[in-house]
Amino acid sequence: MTAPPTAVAARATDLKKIYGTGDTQVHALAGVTADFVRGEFTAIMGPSGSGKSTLMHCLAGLDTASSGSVSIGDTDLTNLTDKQMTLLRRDRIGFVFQSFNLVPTLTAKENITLPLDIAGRKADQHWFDTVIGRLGIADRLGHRPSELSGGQQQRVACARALVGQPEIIFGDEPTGNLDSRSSGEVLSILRAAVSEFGQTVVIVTHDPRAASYADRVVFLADGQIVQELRNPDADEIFEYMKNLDETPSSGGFSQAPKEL
Ligand SMILES: Nc1ncnc2c1ncn2[C@@H]1O[C@H](COP(=O)(O)OP(=O)(O)OP(=O)(O)O)[C@@H](O)[C@H]1O
Repeated sequence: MTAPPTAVAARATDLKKIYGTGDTQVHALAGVTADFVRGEFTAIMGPSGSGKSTLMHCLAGLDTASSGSVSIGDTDLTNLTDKQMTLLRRDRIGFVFQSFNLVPTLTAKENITLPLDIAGRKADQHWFDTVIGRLGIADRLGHRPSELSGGQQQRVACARALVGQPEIIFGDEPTGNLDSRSSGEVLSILRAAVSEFGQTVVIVTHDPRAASYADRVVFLADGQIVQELRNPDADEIFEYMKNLDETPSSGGFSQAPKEL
């Protein structure tokens, strides 16, 4: 059953994505329908090659599907021009990537406010201070990315995503390059953004522990949603992944880090 439109931050409807033609054709998404409700933290999991990144990229307007539709809030992305898509990504979506994607020549503070600066918007100072305080990076704002640890860089990337108060934040393996302590910090921040500030977060992850921070875990196999779990613990997620991995048609569960 689908939720009423106002409650939905992002929606995929019968989304299909086909790469290549003829014998080399790959059905990366084979008809995915899913709602991502406002104020919820969702993790997308599945074996390597199951379509997780493709789904997220289509949802976030970074890629277009072969058929089906995606909407962010009430906006259907299907017929947007490139320019409208760019503005939508800039103004309504926050991104946290595995590789941090910070601009090396800018300070942490400049990186955090960059999307707002480009949009000609000013950061709400109270909200900026709240985010920075919560992330514990107040004393790092003048540093460049090369002067920060991986965990600190990812916290800066989280701050960049949060400061503009986007409708939805997408994370593609946001903890894929972090040690377990920094992973825990970043996941706690995303969790708090949802629980305390009503944010909507969707991440792709291979890590059952990371997925256990989510309210809902959606499992993909062969380009289709095969299961959803609510508030699962890491053991339950691990067990389910193991079963999926042992399904002959799946491509195998890879722990390899994935670059965007
Ligand atoms: N640009 C592309 N051209 C051709 N095939 C592609 C392309 N991108 C992805 N695919 C294929 O589509 C399928 C889904 O890929 P996708 O990257 O979405 O999977 P994933 O679940 O994110 O995998 P991983 O966990 O390894 O990152 C795979 O079979 C992949 O080889």
